[in-house]
Amino acid sequence: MEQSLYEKVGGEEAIAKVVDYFYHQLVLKDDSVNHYFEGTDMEKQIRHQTKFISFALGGPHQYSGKSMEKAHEGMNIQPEHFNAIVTHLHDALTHYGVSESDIGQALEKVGSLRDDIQLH
Ligand code: HEM
Repeated sequence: MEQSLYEKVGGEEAIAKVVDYFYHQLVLKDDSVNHYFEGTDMEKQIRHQTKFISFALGGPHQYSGKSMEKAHEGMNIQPEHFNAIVTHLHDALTHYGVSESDIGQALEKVGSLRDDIQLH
């Protein structure tokens, strides 16, 4: 059987590192999107995002946070913010040595959630 992306990337432990780097080194340093996270508990955010992305990549379903729609309700997220976040995720995966074709597959899955987040 073919390995899931989740397994290929190295499971939840590896994904937790990617997500930590994604927020601390990329998202929170990007002035075009960091204001969205001013009131956010980042420890909780990283925990939830790790579970969520693990599931999106074919790992076990342990995510029990809010739906994408509810989590981003009323935030007035524009397409350029969504694109910035996806680019940061791409760069975080590159940083940890994930191949460009695996990244392409992962981002396709994450990108398919675009319509669940109300963009303005
Ligand atoms: C790539 C698509 C995205 C995915 C998969 C995603 C996923 C998530 C998840 C799983 C949560 C946690 C919900 C919870 O704690 O129950 C969350 C919360 C949040 N997301 Fe996203 N998100 C995405 C795009 C964005 C974008 C584009 C922005 C804004 C630039 C954003 C801003 C936020 C903020 C500020 C919170 C935290 C809200 C709070 O403080 O409780 N997200 N997101």
